[in-house]
Amino acid sequence: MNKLNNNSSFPATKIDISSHAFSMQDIQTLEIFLAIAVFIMIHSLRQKKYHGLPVWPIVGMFPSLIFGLRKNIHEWLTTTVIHQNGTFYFKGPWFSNVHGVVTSEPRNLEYLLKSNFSNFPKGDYFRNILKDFLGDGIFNADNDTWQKQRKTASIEFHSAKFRQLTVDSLLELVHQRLIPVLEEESLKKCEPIDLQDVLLRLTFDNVCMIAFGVDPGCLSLGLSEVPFACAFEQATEATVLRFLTPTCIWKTMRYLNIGVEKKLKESITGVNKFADEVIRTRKKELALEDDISKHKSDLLTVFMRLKDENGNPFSDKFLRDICVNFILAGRDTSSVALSWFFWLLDQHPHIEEKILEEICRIIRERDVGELKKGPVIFRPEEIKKMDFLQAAISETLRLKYDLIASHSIIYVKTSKVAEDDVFPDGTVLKKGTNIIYTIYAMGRMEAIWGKDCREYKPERWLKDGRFMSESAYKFTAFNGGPRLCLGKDFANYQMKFVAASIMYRYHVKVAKNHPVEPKFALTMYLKHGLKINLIRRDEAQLHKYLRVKC
Ligand code: HEM
Repeated sequence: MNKLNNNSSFPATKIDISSHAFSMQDIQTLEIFLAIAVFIMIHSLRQKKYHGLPVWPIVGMFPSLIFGLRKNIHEWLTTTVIHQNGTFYFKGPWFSNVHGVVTSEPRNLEYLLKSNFSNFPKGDYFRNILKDFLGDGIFNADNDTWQKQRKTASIEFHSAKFRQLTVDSLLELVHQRLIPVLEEESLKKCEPIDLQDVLLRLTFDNVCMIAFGVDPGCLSLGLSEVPFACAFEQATEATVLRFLTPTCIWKTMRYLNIGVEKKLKESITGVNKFADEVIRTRKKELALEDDISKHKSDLLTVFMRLKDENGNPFSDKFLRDICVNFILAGRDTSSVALSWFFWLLDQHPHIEEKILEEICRIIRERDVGELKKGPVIFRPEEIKKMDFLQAAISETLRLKYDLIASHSIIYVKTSKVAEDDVFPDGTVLKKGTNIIYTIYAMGRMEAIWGKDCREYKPERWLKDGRFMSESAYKFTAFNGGPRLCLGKDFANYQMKFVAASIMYRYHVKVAKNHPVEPKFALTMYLKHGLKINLIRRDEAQLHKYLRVKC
């Protein structure tokens, strides 16, 4: 040491102190780190053997979930569930409620959604998160409260009057608002527009017309902000954050009225203010009993004319909950699906070509004179005949759709076991277990869709050129059993009508280098929207398909 000190250009005392400190502290620290590393290694190796995902003390499988959330949660969940042959047990932190069986096995889904439906209610976790915003509306209700709304709404959704309302309101929105907005945007040749935003405005206005019987006017030239729509959007986004926040934390924030909970409260107040005003006005209109009010067939009017089990009219709060729930159900589902549809078409030009051929073949059945008369407006019976378009939209939903429903922290749909049970695949379910199923993963399972499951292939839905629907327990985008999406037929009609009306007039080109990734929201939005340029189809191009002489 002395020799070293003598030869060194550094002062001897300094070297002595630092090397002593190094050996004392660092060996201890190293020992601790080494012990932790060995523990982690042994622990993860042991856990992997049983569950596929490491289970840590206190936090359970949460680190793996955080890892998944940082990357692409949909793909992470898909890989995990496939690796586990369709079903696995997810264990969250001990202080949370995030535990449960994750499944993507169609037999289990059929059992849960249909065969033993009554044993799988939505449960408190999901209901508590959504209660402030959705109250006791259909999405958030179980048992009698759900059944009462479902029955009435179901009769209404299948009535001729209501169907006419949906057809008329959509026709008006597409031809008087959507096409003029797109036309204006197409003239600004270089600037791309966000098609997702435009479609969200369209479906928001449309579902408000159906639920409330009023048009908030979100989709209009200039695309200005509408306070009710903004409040609705903010309330939805703030509610979704509760899925990512431990219950005790968001409840404390709500109590103290701070942060995102304060924003949520303010936006819910905005939504309620609008709804209460509509309800007040409608009551006055109905009291007049004039011709206009007699012919109204929106959901609010229908429920206002009914009485509860005691013969009393429904309370304003109950009426508000019903409408808000329907708006949530129909606000972004179809528009987000349509946005992914146009993105997929951009990637698969031969599919766009086939759809255009089909649309023009159907129009060709009209009189030549009629075709030359004015703008083409598709009729319901023509939309019905568009099998290839229906197949391309269903294929989009299979590959690009996911939804947070019921109580869960991830893009999934869940229920809670009411009594001990066993899934058809042998998974034992203790009373109170959360059941989580992932719509996105189910669309990508080789076991369900075959080796080409990741390819966009509308043809898989066609038999002899006709569209064939799939079992609701394999294709779960619209749910199945007694809680099958009430708006399924309407949504399909809406998506086909909008897609055909746009495609007939424009080629939709996704802007160069536009980033595309999913967003963590109630429905699987495109995180950065869908920036597109519209290229007007010229007559020569259309005539190629229409084969008519000008
Ligand atoms: C692409 C479009 C759509 C998709 C993929 C879709 C999907 C779904 C799914 C998965 C559920 C089950 C949610 C749950 O139980 O937690 C559901 C329920 C529901 N949907 Fe849709 N939906 C769409 C469009 C619509 C539209 C446009 C409306 C209304 C105008 C609507 C109305 C409803 C209602 C009322 C429920 C609740 C049914 C109940 O709980 O009994 N949906 N939908």
